Amino acid sequence: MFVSDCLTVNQKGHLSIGGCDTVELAHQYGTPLMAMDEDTIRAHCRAFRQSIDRCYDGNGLVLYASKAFSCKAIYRLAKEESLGVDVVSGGELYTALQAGFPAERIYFHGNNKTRGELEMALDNGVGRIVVDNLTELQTLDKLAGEKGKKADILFRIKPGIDAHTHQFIRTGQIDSKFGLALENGEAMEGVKKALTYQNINLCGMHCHIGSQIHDISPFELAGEVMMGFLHQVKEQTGHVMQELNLGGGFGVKYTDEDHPIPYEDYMERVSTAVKAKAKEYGLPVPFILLEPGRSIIATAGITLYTVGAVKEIKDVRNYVSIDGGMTDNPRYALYQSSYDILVANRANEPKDYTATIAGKCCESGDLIQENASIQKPQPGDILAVQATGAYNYSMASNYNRIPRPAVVFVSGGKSREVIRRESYEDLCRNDV
Ligand SMILES: Cc1ncc(COP(=O)(O)O)c(C=O)c1O
Ligand SMILES: N[C@@H](CCCC[NH3+])C(=O)O
Repeated sequence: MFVSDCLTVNQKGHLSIGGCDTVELAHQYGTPLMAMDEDTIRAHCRAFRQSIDRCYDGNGLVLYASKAFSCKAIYRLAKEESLGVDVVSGGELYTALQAGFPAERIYFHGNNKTRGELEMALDNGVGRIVVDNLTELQTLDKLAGEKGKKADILFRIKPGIDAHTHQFIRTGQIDSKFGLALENGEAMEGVKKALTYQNINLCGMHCHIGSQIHDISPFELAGEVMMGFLHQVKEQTGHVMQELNLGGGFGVKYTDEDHPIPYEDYMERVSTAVKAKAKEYGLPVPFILLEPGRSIIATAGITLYTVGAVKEIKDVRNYVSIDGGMTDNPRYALYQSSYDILVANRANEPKDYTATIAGKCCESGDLIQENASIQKPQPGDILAVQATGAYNYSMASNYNRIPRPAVVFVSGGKSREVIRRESYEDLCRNDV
């Protein structure tokens, strides 16, 4: 089973991505290696852009949520595809700006932006700052005043929707750390304050209910609840909000268990609900923003590892150890995530072996998958883990002083490095 059309088996029986033989990629660049199919990423960008244009009559913008995978090359690609971007830290903002991404299409998120980050956003003229809380609002008003600027903001709202996904990636419910709640009046208090602040221009509202969601209903409900809030704001303050950012969170196919929603269906249902509410409340249909991260990039990427020790513990389990692990992919350790895994140099052989894929860290929980079905591996084989484009490299660490892998983009049988492998010197660079 392949999660993406960019994956095939070539005449040598090797897994191929974007027309490149993965075994050759592993030899050329070394392992662990992340390979991402550029054409798939672009196709996802276009699918989102076209459907937002169609469903909202050109009155919307797709922001790539760059927390999923951030580097200069992806910001350049997002720029070429006429997307905006969502950044969530000074580091992501810096990288986007360094890549020449237009500041006015950058939306700056975060539940605890520092003063320095807010200054950076104001100095560079980002499109919108998505304000998370009242402390931030006050700081931003003061900072903008000192700079003689007006900050264009959206408020992050918790719409009170509990999306059915892993508890660590749910964000729309009242006990979430992100945003202002509707239920207890916090959100309305924020709006009223923002409207009195001299240096704040309140442009609209934002919500994001969670990630890896496989059901349209919570998105539809979020659209309706947010339109209801825009209506209340108008009733209570007379202010008509022009923008509504409905976040990201669209689920992707990691394994056969996942049944993602086609973007078109999502867009159709949610836009119908938003437009109906606009009509009911006598409001204009706001400018719509979406923030897909995972759905743009996850299935475009694979990670290649070299198999080391194979440890068969009779009647207990088989361990297949690889030259990476939780340092390049912490998602099993964090969310018990599932992947489809195969031996890339014997991709056409049956998967008749069961193994726990273990990383090389000093950590028993450093696994990529328990009881994975794979081809029987030998030391030196190349193991491929599918759908690792999102929240893998971006969550990578140097635990145990393991260098981060290289990342290559592939397209039409050609590859190019977009992030170099870290060296041991890189690891010591800031040591004093
Ligand atoms: C504010 C915000 N927008 C967008 C995203 C992107 O989510 P996803 O990658 O699930 O599309 C996230 C992450 O969950 C987020 O926190
Ligand atoms: N890091 C998470 C998603 C978090 C989304 C960001 N708010 C994952 O790997 O699934």
